[in-house]
Amino acid sequence: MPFSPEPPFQHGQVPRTAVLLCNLGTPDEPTTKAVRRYLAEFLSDQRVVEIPRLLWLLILHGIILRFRPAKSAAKYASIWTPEGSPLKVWTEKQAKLLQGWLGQRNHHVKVRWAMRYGSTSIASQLDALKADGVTRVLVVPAYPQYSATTTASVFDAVYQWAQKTRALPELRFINHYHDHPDYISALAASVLRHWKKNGLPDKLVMSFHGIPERSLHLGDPYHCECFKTARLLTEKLGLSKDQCQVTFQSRLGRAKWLEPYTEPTLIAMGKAGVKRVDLICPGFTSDCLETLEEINMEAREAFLHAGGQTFHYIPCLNDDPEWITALCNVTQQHLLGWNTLDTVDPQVLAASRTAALALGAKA
Ligand SMILES: C=CC1=C(C)c2cc3[nH]c(cc4nc(cc5[nH]c(cc1n2)c(C)c5CCC(=O)O)C(CCC(=O)O)=C4C)c(C)c3C=C
Ligand SMILES: [Fe+2]
Ligand SMILES: [Fe+2]
Repeated sequence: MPFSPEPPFQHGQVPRTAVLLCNLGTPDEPTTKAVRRYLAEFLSDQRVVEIPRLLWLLILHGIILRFRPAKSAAKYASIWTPEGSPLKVWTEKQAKLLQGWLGQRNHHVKVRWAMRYGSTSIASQLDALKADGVTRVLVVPAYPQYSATTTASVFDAVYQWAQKTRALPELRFINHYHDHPDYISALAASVLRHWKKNGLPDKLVMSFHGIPERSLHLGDPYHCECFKTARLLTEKLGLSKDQCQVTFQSRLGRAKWLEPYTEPTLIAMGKAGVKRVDLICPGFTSDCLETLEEINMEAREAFLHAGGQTFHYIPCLNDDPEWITALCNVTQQHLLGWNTLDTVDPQVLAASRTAALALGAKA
């Protein structure tokens, strides 16, 4: 498909509609200090850790933020790229591609990306969009499966910004797209590409980020959505039940999280004589610490050490064209009813901004 990074806005017009692609966030640098700052913000979010506040603050500041930042920083250093953290690099690239794809379909929208924790924050991007004359914002979480720990937390950040803002844009939110046919097709295409090159494995493991099991009992739909994604993907690939397995990774703390856990499952497979495992992380749309280090380094090592012979990690969707098409279709569905041809002349925008400032408005 012919591709231009910027949409064909006519006569330098500025679009009134924006799409904000929101991901989790990542440290600015792979250093102890930067990781501590990031973890302090992330793990203070009550959507993420739901244990009584005072007790948690004692554990967080007394134990976790003392020891974890140095350990995590070393892991981040092992996956860092010259352009920065992979999560940020991929999210930025996806936003750029989505802008071009939507532009090809004649949607004059501005696509920006933001991070829930760390930089670039959701509030700062919303401020920047408003300053650019945007009056409608579609919030697109980078998470296909809804969880209160991630998706709802992104929405919280938007609401917190909105509470402090006088002239609000129209706002829309995408909850999830775990069963969207184009997302499933993009996953299937990436698996098939891998199998075409490398042949078939004994098992396909689909590893999702875990959450505390308690969240499931309290009504978080995440667990069900992960299983639905996995079922649709295996159906699309034509796999039988014994050819695949769902697992949950990245457990933190002592509480019970969603099971089965990824690494113990891989060890059991290695011990049981499973020779080759291919592992995909369908819930992560960008490669990041949890896929590149925890899976492709640690989990690989554990499987091979337990007697497994071959471990293939299938990369995240990242900038796969099938995935950008899926993102474009999901986004387009939610833009319906908004006039995405609506633009404003930059000179008119600048004049009205000057007039508002002269009347005492905040910049
Ligand atoms: C403590 C609780 C955590 C919950 C609940 C949780 C849910 C959750 N996370 C993701 C996606 C990502 N998590 C990432 C890193 C990460 N996650 C936690 C903790 C919880 N996550 C921590 C402490 C960390 C930081 C790394 C570390 O110190 O181990 C990442 C990668 C970030 C990066 O910079 O690369 C992603 C992505 C989902 C989807 C999810 C619930 C569904
Ligand atoms: Fe996480
Ligand atoms: Fe991890």
